[in-house]
Amino acid sequence: MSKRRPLVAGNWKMHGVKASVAEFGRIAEGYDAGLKAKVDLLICPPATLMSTLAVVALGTRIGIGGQDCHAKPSGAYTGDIAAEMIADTGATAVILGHSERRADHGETDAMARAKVLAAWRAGLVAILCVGETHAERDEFRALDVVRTQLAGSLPDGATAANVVIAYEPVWAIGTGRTPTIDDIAEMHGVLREELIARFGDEGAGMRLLYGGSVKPENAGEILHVPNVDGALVGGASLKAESFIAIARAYL
Ligand SMILES: O=C[C@H](O)COP(=O)(O)O
Repeated sequence: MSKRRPLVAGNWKMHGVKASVAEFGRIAEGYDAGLKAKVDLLICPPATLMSTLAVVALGTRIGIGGQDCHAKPSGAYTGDIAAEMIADTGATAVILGHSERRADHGETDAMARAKVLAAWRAGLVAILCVGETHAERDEFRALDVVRTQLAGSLPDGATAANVVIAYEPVWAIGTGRTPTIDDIAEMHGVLREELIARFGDEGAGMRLLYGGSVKPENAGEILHVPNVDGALVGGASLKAESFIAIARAYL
């Protein structure tokens, strides 16, 4: 039995307005005692909803997280949000290095690394994303690309408590396509080896999430792959019914 407690995290991306608080309420309703005994839940709403949901989430045992942060604690950075501000809302985690940030905002491994340090400075758990493009997989470079991303974006000082790694193949995000179970097992096995080589027992205890078109229909299979300790869910986290159905794969 793994001592790693599973985590199912929902990334709402740029979806959600005040009315979405009701959907969060339905997620909380679905998080029954049986699920609470087996799996952690986290919702990462848009920044505009973080404070509200952090209050609504009190007593539900559902964590709230951000989707990105700036590396600096404050300053003249219009439109950006500091890790300290995320922590100030009551959130406890932040997604960093997501492929949409890397592709749309030119984020490099070095930038993701600086943001992970910022998250730790603010006392947040960093959910660090890595993953290859389709071209990189076709060229049989997926393992190397992901190893390089991990090495470049995960700082020394990572522990089982302050970091979660999310493997998200870019080509599987929002496409309905997923890698084979063997490919997921291989990648998560490689990530685990890298983490143990670098961090020893802490690396053995770090949670490794799979992300990319996770749905109720495939969760049962994916979430039971060795070294898959949960999921980072995009589209299917927007509806309580599908998000809870994914988490129920652990029952
Ligand atoms: O952060 C979440 C991922 O990008 C997965 O998104 P998706 O479940 O819509 O494919």
